[in-house]
Amino acid sequence: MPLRIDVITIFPDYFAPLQLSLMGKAQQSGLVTIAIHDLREFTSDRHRSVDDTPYGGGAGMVMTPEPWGQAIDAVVTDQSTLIVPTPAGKLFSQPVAAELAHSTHLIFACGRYEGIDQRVVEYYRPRIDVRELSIGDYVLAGGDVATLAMIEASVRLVPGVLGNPESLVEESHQLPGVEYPSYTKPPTWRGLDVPEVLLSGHHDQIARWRAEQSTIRTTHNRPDLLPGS
Ligand SMILES: Nc1nc2cc(Br)ccc2s1
Repeated sequence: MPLRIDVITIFPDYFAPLQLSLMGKAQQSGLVTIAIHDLREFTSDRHRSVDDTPYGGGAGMVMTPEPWGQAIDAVVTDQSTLIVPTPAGKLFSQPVAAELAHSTHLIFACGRYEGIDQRVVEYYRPRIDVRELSIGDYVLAGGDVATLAMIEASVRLVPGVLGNPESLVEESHQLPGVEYPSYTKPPTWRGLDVPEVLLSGHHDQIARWRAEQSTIRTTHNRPDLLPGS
């Protein structure tokens, strides 16, 4: 059963990259089907409006609930998971990507402006799995880029999508922390040599060096990922 993904957005063109490379191949292989829907197709006024001023005042505009209700109703089933990208959401992560990769149907609601009227989440929450997710502690101009990132991170974990599942095995055995640095040919480049141990053929020494490099890098770049932190 392929993973079905429906994306609802006011900027369908943002999702053209999903036709390329690994994501494009995943769709051609039939492992994943991705459909992009223009929210404005679900409006009913002459101006095809999707936003209005916020109750309670404040800057910016809020996306009105009805077009979202119409758009989500057009694709939802009892197997759907509705994902709402928002800076206020739980943090998306590799474990969440793995969960989404094993879903049946994902609906991404890409908000803009100050976000979507909260009643959309409130309406669907009793009916289907609803997840408000953020991709990091920074604010984008909309949920579209966050959705692209979450789709790519999840779809690559769908069994059969990655040509070489070995790389997933390595990832899953990744020590807590960040990955070691990688090198390839030439052995010397602009006077810089590849670390000798990597050319030695001593696999135990190479594994030890890589573990050390991972720890050094994690300590420097991501001490929050160190064990016991
Ligand atoms: N980090 C994130 N920023 C945003 C902004 C908007 Br507007 C909608 C969704 C997201 S997710």
